[in-house]
Amino acid sequence: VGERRPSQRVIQAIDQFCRQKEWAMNVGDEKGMHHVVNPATVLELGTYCGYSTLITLEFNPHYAQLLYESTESERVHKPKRCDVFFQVQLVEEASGDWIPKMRTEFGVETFDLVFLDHWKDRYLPDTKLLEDCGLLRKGSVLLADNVIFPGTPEYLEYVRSSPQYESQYFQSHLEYTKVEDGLEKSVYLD
Ligand SMILES: O=C(NCCO)c1cc(-c2ccc(F)cc2)cc(O)c1O
Ligand SMILES: [Mg+2]
Repeated sequence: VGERRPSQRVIQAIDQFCRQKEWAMNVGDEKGMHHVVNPATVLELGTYCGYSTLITLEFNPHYAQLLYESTESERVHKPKRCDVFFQVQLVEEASGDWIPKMRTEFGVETFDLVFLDHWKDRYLPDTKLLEDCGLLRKGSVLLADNVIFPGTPEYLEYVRSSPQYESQYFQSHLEYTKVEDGLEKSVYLD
C-alpha cells in the first residue's frame, strides 16, 4: 500500500504499455504469481524481459539483453552461489543443458519454486530433468504459465495424473486479453 517501489512502477508501466500500445508475452497483471507461498530459492524458465525473475534461464540472447538492461544485473558467465537474499542470476543457456548444473554452478540443493514460462514443449522434459537431478523436495512448487493458451497438454496430463504431484488450476486469461488461460500450481509430494 502507498508509494510503489521502483520495480513495481516498472511492472506497472510494462502492463500499461502492453494493454494500450503493444501486446507482449509477460505473465501479466491478472495471472500474476500471488497465489504461491513466499519462496526462498526460485528458478524461472523463460525470462523474456525480466518481468518476473530470480535465478532465471533464458537462451534467447535478445531477451537476455533485455533483462540485463532492466535489472542492471551483470552478465553472468560463471554463475556463483549468491548469498544475497534477492539477486538476479541470469544464465543465457538452454534449460535442458543447465538444469543438471544447478547444484555445481549455483550450489542449489533444491528449489522452493520453479516458474515454467519458456518453450511450452520443454515444460515436461525439464520437469522430469528437475526430478532426476534431485532438485525438487517435498513441498517444492511448480507454477506453470500458459497451460491453456498456447497450451501444454502433455505437461498438464503428467502433473495431474502423477501421484507425485498435487495439482491445482488457477483460471485466468492470457495476458492483456480475454482469451482463457491460467496457471497450474503443482506441489511435489516426493
Ligand atoms: O512462448 C512463450 N514464452 C516462451 C518464450 O521464450 C509465450 C507465448 C505466448 C503467446 C504467444 C502467441 C500467442 F498468440 C499467444 C500467446 C504467451 C506466453 O505467456 C508465453 O510465455
Ligand atoms: Mg507465459
